[in-house]
Amino acid sequence: MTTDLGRFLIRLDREIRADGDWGAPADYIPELARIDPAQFGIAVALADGSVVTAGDADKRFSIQSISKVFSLACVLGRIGEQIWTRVGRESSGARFDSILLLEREHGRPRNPFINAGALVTTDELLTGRTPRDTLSEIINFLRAAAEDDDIHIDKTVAQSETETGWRNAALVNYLKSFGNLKNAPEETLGTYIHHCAIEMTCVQLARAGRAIAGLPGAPSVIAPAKARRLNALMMLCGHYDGSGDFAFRVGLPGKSGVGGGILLIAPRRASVAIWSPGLNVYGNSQMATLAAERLAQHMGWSVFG
Ligand SMILES: NC(=O)CC[C@H](N)C(=O)O
Repeated sequence: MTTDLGRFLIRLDREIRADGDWGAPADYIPELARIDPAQFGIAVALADGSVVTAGDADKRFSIQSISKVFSLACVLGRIGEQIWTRVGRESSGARFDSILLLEREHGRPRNPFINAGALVTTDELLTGRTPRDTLSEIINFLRAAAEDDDIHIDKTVAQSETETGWRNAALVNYLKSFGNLKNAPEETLGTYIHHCAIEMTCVQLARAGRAIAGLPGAPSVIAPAKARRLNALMMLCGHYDGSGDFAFRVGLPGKSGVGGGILLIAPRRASVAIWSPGLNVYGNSQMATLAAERLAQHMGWSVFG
């Protein structure tokens, strides 16, 4: 199976590069806007412990919103179900940084993967500790999950978003005005921006997702019942207003980031990380989505049987 998959990934890498319809990198974070969109990497961590790769699988990229899965995992580990008093768990059908939605819902974000929702989970994690300790908790979770200590924050990306992240500044202040923020807006925002700026390779990210996929031998960083919840949320909310399209085309839970990464989970079978920095209209990676669709189809992986 590994050999067939290895051959398939090499073919996929070639097809994606030949296709060339890369999309455009995120333009609202200057450091990300500079990245060449014509890049592609994929890593598949399998139940037998092996990791099969192709393309730029060892190149570091900004995981951005994929970090929201791991910050939520930390919050679920810390306070469990209580988080749902502050944030919902429904698909948003709106842009990831929508202010309108937050106003309509009186400051309770629709789900933990849109920006407003992730600001709330970050705020919860920050409560009673410093931003530095909060970031250490998230990074240590990732390092333990990937069994790799070489995972860090890209300070240049964090700085770049700090200088231009006006919408998130608006959202965090808006949350405060509704009484759904425990800490100072700038502290919560700064912590959020820094965990979004964690950089990882596809290999590291695929390995970090093994516990969420419930793969045998994965480090036990999250209880299986909580991992199931993360999968449900990734399926319904992981790609913002493109979540329905992603579920329809791929049939697996996934989480995207504006750095162009996607973490894709085939429960009990594989944890997959795909990266290509050009985005589609929803702010999800254009070519990583296509690759996810082709991989799921080739392997017959779907949560729908
Ligand atoms: N969709 C994303 O990856 C967004 C994350 C980015 N840090 C932001 O807050 O805008």
